[in-house]
Order: sequence, then C-alpha cells, then structure tokens
Amino acid sequence: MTGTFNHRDERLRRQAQQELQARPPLPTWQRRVVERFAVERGTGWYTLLNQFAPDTPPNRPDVVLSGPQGVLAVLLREEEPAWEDSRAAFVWTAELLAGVPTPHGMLTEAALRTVVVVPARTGRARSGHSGEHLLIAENELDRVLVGGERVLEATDALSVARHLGNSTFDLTPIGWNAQHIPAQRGAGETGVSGRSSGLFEVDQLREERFERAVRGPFQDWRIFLDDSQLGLVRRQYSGPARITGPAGTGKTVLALHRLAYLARRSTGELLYTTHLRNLPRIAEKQFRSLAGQVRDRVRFQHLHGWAREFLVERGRDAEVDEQQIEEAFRAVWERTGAGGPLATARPSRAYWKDEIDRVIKGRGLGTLEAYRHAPRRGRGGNLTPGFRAHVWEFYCEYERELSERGVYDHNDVLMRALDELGRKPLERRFTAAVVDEVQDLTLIGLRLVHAISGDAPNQLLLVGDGQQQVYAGGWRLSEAGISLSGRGEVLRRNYRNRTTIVDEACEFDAVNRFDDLDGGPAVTMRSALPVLGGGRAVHWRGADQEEALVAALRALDDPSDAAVLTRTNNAAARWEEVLRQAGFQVSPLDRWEGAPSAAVHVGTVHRAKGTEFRSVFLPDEPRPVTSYREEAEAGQRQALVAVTRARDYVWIGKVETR
Ligand SMILES: Nc1ncnc2c1ncn2[C@@H]1O[C@H](COP(=O)(O)OP(=O)(O)OP(=O)(O)O)[C@@H](O)[C@H]1O
Repeated sequence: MTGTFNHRDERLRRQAQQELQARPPLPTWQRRVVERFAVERGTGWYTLLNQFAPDTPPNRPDVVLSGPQGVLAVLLREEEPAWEDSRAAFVWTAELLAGVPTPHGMLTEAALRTVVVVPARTGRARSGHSGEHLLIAENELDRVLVGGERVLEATDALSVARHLGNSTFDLTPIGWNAQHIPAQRGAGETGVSGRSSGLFEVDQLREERFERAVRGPFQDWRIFLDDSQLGLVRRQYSGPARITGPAGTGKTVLALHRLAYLARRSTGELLYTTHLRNLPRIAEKQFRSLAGQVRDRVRFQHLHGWAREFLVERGRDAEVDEQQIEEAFRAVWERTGAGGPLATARPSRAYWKDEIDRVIKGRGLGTLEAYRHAPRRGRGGNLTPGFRAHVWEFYCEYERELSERGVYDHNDVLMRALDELGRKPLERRFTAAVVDEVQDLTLIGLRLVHAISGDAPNQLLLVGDGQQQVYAGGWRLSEAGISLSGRGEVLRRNYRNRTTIVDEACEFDAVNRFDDLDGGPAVTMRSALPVLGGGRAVHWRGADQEEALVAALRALDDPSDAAVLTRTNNAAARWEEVLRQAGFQVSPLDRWEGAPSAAVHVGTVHRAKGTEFRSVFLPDEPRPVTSYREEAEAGQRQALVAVTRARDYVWIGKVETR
C-alpha cells in the first residue's frame, strides 16, 4: 500500500514541479510548501496558487486550498503579517466563495480559515490563533491538512475548487485541472457538472437537496445555509432590520452567521442580546463553533446583565434582590390589592404584577395621565381610565415599598440604564447588535437596545416570532422610535422539527399579536415548510402520569438530549425530584449552556425558549381554568413553544382521573 501511495505522491509532486517551473520562481521554502499542498491532492485537497506569488499583494492569499477540512486561505510570509492583511485575505477569498451551491445548501464562509505559514528556519511559529489567522511553521502543515473536523465531501471540495479557479484569473490550479477532471458520480453521490462554470447543476439538485442532503452526514448549519438565509446574512441594511419566521426556521443561526460576517468586515465590538438569561450562553457556544477566529469580537449578554454592568461602570447602583422584590409585591398585594378593586376586577396577583412589569414600568409610564391613555396590547380586560387610577395607586404603593426596602426591580435597572444613556451616550456604540426573541422584550427594553445600537446601516437586527411570545404585553416598533422601512424579512423552512412535530404545533391556536402590529406579513407555523420528514408524537392519557412518563423516558431508543418541560417552576422542581428518584441524571435547564449531555433536562417553557432537544416530554399540570381570552391565547403560544423544542419526538400527557 505504502508503495502505491509513494508512487502516487511522487507523480503528483513531479506534476506540480513542472507546473511551477513554467511560472515566476518561488523562494525555495515556499516552493516546498506548494509542492506539499499539491501532493495532498491524493487526500482530497485542491491547490490554487496566486498568479502573482511570490509578489502577491499583502492583503491577498498566496494559495487557496479546498479539501475535506474546508477551505484554507494561505499566506506564505517571512514574518507574521498584520491582522488587517490576513483579514483582507480572508474577506477576498470569502467573497469569491459566497454562495457556492452544493447539494447540502449554500456554502458559508465558516468553511474558510486563514492560515499563515512562515519558514521553518524562523523556528516554531508562535502557535495558535491570533484572532484573525492560524500561524504555523512550514514543518507544521499537518496541523491543517491532516485530521481535524471533516466539513466537505469530496465532491463539494472539488466543486468549490473549480468555482474558485473559474471565478478569478488570480488563482491557478496546481497539480489538477479545473476543466478536465472527470465528474465523479458514485452510488448515492451527486456528481460534478462538466460545464466550464464548475458549478453543480443546481436545478437538478434542488429537489434532492431537502430530502437527501439534509439527512446526509454533512448537513451542518455552520457550513451550509439555504439561499434565503445566506442572502440575509450578507444583505446590506441601511437601518434597523427585522427577521421573523416560525419556530425552527433558523433565525438564530442566521443571526449568528450575520454577526460573524459583520465582525470580519468591521472593527469594534458586536452584541448578541436577549431578555433570556441562558440563551446568550448557548448562542455563544454555537458562535464559537461557527466563527472561533472572531469569537472575542462579539459580546453575548442578556439585556439586564448588560444594563447592570453598564450602570456599575457609570458608578450607579444596580443590584437587584429578587427575594426582596417578591416580598415587597406580596406585602403590597396583601395590604391594598387583595381586598380592593383590583382583586374584584381580576383576582389574580400575577395579572397585576404583569400590569406593572409589562405595561406601567415596561412602557416607562411616568404619570397617571400617561397610563390612562396607554395602549395595553395583549393584556385583555378593558380597563376604563377611571379604573386605571386604582391600578396606578397600587403601583405607587409598590414603588414606595421598594424604596423603603432600598431595592430596585428589573425594570428599574433597564430604565436607569436608559436614563443614563440619555444623560451620556456610549462613547463607542456597538458596531452591530442582534436582539433575539425580541417579541418578549418590554418597550423599555426595546428602547434600550435601540439606544445601545443606533440606526446606522447594519447596526440593529431584531429577531423574533410573535407566535412564540410567552410574556404579557406588546408594542409597536415605532413606539421605540424604530423604523424598518421595509427591512423586514421572513424565513419559512423549518430545519428543526420533523413533520409530525410541526403538525402537532399547528394544532395550537397561537395567535400572533405582533406581526399584525408592525405591518409585516403574518407568517405562522402553518405556513412553515418542514425539511425533515417523520417524527413521532405520543398523546398519553391516564391516571399515573409519573409512572407513564418515566416509562416513556426509559423506552427511548436514544435517551440523550431529552427534556421535560413544564409551565411552572413548582412543577419543574417536582419533576426533577421524580426523575432523580427514578434513577435519572437530571440537569436543570436554567443552568444549561447548550453542551450535549446524557442528563434529562428539566425546566419551564420560559427557560426553554430558543433551545431544542431530540425528545420533549410535556406532562400535564393543573392549570387554572380561564375565561380570559388573552390568558387562553398565552397558554396556546406557550404550548406551541414547548412542542417546537422537540426535533424528533414529543410526548404529551393528560391526566384523566375517574
Ligand atoms: N440551513 C440550515 N441547515 C441545517 N440546519 C439548520 C439550518 N438552519 C437552521 N438549522 C437548524 O435548525 C434548528 C433551528 O434553528 P434556530 O434555532 O436558528 O431556529 P429559530 O428560528 O431561531 O427557532 P426558534 O424561533 O424556535 O428559537 C437548529 O438545530 C439549527 O441548527
């Protein structure tokens, strides 16, 4: 075997030497490197040499390689170059690559890495990522050519190489011929078009793409996007923009790609934020795997965390004591709420807490007069201006209680941060900010992200889905001074949920109170296009739900990546206990950072926003019967969020006692 390989390597080396002789000579060490690259043709790498090498402009790659581990923009330099040059070389190559179609989707620039190779005599290169590139010495080429994660199939690698060779005169194939390589078509494999464009026959492949390629070993959201996703990653927006789409349509994936794309074409810090505490941690982990080289450019932080940190930097108090807030509210409710007009109108403490959190403070209403006329979207209960005076009185009591206890609540933190920004804006705004799950922000939260980001091109991207709103209340973007002017986009292909799960989700009447507010087209789960067929939904009915759920968990073919989702914290705590006693390893959702684990995740639907699991269990739990429309609607939206966390399997319990 070895003999065969050596013979092949030798042939490839001689071919490369001949081709190199016909062009301006390279310094000896560079020639050695290019020959080595060319020999790797035998392991699936295609080499393209910059026609200007060794006098390549400093901001261009000397060599580009396409192979199993992706695409490499290689700079052969005597010394480590300035980061601006290696970044420019990356962007130059990325622009050539933009949207190469493959059977798995459009290739993204996550498949591309910049590698700087310096001569061996320089000694071992200062190893590792400098942020923009990987620096290695000539004798360390194995680090990028051998092993590592495989991201391209052989046909993809060749297709990409041909595309590069055919899209610029600057890159010349070495050791292979972009025009004459025969198409490779094996069983179940898609071949390469013989056309000189070097592209796949995309039209023929479109049909196959969803069914076959998505299931294939290389359907990876980091490396391949669909055409509408990739278009939005690269689109230039002249002001704030918004992306909507039903659950599982790749909104977060798109947002992460866009952050990476913008990070590589700008300076300064970028921000991914949301009101959810655990989502930034999960998104950060995904981003690291997508764009490790620019990971330090993007801050992943939930909005309250950002506001607290900002206030502290400005020397202002920002501590929030959850327990004190809860006690303050309870005291006021018992003193004036429970026996007063509020309880008569609506005997729910939580409802009036939401009225303060989501309407009065959430909208930053400073006077009774403002509250009298404020819209109360999605809140139900048509409160007359006269009745609102009672609510206002109750709110003032709550504020007095907080101030006597010397505490701020979460809304205070956002409002104080907004005030502080009004007094003295950020010295340097974020280059770009993405706000995920935007439908659940309060109006003050929305104003705050707008104040942080501004209106400049590409600076603010709002990502959300009105059908998945799980917190009360609502707003119009215009109330926060944000104008989209047509910069609203919709995604429709669902990559997460198998068809059966989507069908289950469509059973819920999850009214979208957002899209019709902002004038965009209302796209609901029913109009989503599931890419993955199959899936399984089990509706269990009976008396002993604990026994049934535990048995169903034990019966899973693949027990990894399972979650039990509940409506309330109490129910989550109880299920944690039940599962532990049944011998399961349990991981509370609020501490989860997105890493795969064998433990069963347990938490509320609120904590599960933005996450996904192979199997999801939704046990029945007692819920108050409601005659209020908005509560029923909220329940339906929560149920939709819960079901759409499942990729393959959903178990829905219903306790039926005699
Ligand atoms: N182009 C793609 N190819 C393959 N998988 C994809 C693609 N886009 C997204 N996915 C996968 O689909 C799933 C859902 O993506 P994502 O979380 O971005 O959706 P979302 O629209 O933000 O969902 P939700 O609104 O429910 O939070 C993820 O598993 C993601 O990896």
